[in-house]
Amino acid sequence: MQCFAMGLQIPESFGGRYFFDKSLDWEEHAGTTLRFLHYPPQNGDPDTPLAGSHTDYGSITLLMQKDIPGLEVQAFRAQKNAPWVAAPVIPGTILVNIADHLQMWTNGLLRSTKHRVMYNPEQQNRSRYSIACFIHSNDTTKLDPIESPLFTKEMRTEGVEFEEARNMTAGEYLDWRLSQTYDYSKVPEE
Ligand SMILES: O=C(O)CCC(=O)C(=O)O
Ligand SMILES: [Fe+2]
Repeated sequence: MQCFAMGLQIPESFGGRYFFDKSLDWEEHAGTTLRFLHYPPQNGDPDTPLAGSHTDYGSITLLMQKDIPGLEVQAFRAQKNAPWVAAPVIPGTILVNIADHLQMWTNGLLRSTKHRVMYNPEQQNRSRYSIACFIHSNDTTKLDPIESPLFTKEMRTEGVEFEEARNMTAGEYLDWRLSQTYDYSKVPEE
């Protein structure tokens, strides 16, 4: 996150390269999650994604993939029908995805990468394994645009996607996205 803070030229008076550190205090609660994923061998429809198109809910995601490719990212997603681009497995590397907090903090200058996992017919007898570490800021962190000479704080169309979240904290935003993704009201009470 220090690299992002430097790239965004956050003024020294706001913390400069250490800007994000204060909202990554390990003693405070955050939605940071480590997820171990196993996609069993498939012989299904190659056009049906193994994980549907989505953006991640935190600030960045660190993704480790093993052997079997399948991740695709949407390039130039401001365009309609933007193409999907395969993100190959590069041994020994960690893939960094920009997620929703960074899009909101930068008022749309950085885009939360839309991605999905597709079935690879050539690998149909093998499992895909990946590990995703979703980095979230502390629950109390505000998500409105941060101080940077690279963008203004006025609402821009690119940032509008998450307009409803403008005044939310990271913790409220996670609850909101989870409640949209999973309809808890359908879970029968014990
Ligand atoms: O398995 C992968 O490569 C990606 C998984 C993913 O995007 C997610 O769990 O949010
Ligand atoms: Fe994801």
